Amino acid sequence: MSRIMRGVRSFSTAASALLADASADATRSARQPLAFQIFRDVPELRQLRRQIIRNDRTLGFVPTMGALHEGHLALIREAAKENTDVFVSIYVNPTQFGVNEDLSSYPRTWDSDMAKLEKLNEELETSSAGTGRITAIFAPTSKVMYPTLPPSSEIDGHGSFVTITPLARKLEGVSRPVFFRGVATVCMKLFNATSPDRVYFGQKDVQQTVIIKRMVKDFLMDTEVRIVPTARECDGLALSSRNVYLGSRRRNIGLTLYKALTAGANAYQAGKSSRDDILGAARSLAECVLAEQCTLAPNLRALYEVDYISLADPESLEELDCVDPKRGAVLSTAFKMAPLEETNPGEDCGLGDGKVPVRLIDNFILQPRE
Ligand SMILES: Nc1ncnc2c1ncn2[C@@H]1O[C@H](COP(=O)(O)OP(=O)(O)OP(=O)(O)O)[C@@H](O)[C@H]1O
Ligand SMILES: CC(C)(CO)[C@@H](O)C(=O)[O-]
Ligand code: BAL
Repeated sequence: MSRIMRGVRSFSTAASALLADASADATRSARQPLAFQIFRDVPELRQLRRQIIRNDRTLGFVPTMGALHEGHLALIREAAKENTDVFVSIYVNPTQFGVNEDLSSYPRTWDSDMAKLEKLNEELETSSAGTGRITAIFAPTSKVMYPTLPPSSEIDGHGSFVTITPLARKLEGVSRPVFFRGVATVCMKLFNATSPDRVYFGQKDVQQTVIIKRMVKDFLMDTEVRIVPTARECDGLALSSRNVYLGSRRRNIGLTLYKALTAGANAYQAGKSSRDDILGAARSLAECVLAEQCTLAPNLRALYEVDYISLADPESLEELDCVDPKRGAVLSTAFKMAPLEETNPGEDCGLGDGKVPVRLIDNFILQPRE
């Protein structure tokens, strides 16, 4: 069976063998032909990778946790512009979730993910802008990704881990202490499995981009890190796989995150550079909306906790008292949207009926002035 065929191939024949160990979180169904191959293990994927090198082709790699949306597709489009082949990984990595985090409720939407990727490949096929296409999906099992020990989500758990400190301890790392150890570890493994010429990450997860760039630099890894702008809804809300849990009430109030960042960025655009001015504008907007919500009845309001609003150096993520005009800054924030206290009949409460707390993050880059 040839695994290096680039054309459309039958999902129900060849791929079914590859998917023999499909896990519950990725229930595959025999369906339409796919224009890419699906790999569950590393050796076959490497075989395809070697073929790409032999043919003087280039590889762009897009790591994801599935539940694909336009933000993910934007990364893939960018990868297809710059490479002949694009590999996309879909793996909900357990080691980046702490013991009390949302690993079990993280959305898993294999069939619709495959449909979106097929459709995107059709678009890439006909597009004049891009040269490349998705040629492989890597959807490994945890046994493949963590062959020696079952993965640990404990902060002092055993395992072979990549740690990037102090970056990993800041911002998201305060609330999610094992998060970036898990991200760096799984990305190291994914990069080792795919040997990509270029890797693509979204600006939405800004700290992740800084940590991956640092990892690639410090471990002398032979790949280029590309960052793709944040894809947003029309009103500004950053697309995120977790948004499906919000429902309309929390989604509307969740937009405060974006509005707070906009207020801070406007202060910077107006010529302010100090922490007090920039963060003051962002914080007062977030506080004002929350105060308004608190006056409403429990069946009408959506409450949140602001985990942080940060003004930090773009590379070190050290907090700044004042933006250096030569370096600019990252203005970032995380909100924890609380579960709805009371719901109304017929209300759109999102997946999980409004009971799932949702962590939202977003950021703006304040560009250098000089
Ligand atoms: N709105 C977005 N715009 C651009 N890139 C995005 C966006 N959302 C996610 N990405 C990027 O897609 C890649 C995979 O992210 P992931 O699968 O975790 O999705 P996600 O939407 O970030 O999920 P969640 O926000 O629930 O963690 C990451 O590089 C991430 O930064
Ligand atoms: C990079 C990543 C796929 C690693 O699991 C994840 O952190 C994500 O989806 O942003
Ligand atoms: N998008 C980053 C993955 C996570 O929050 O777990």
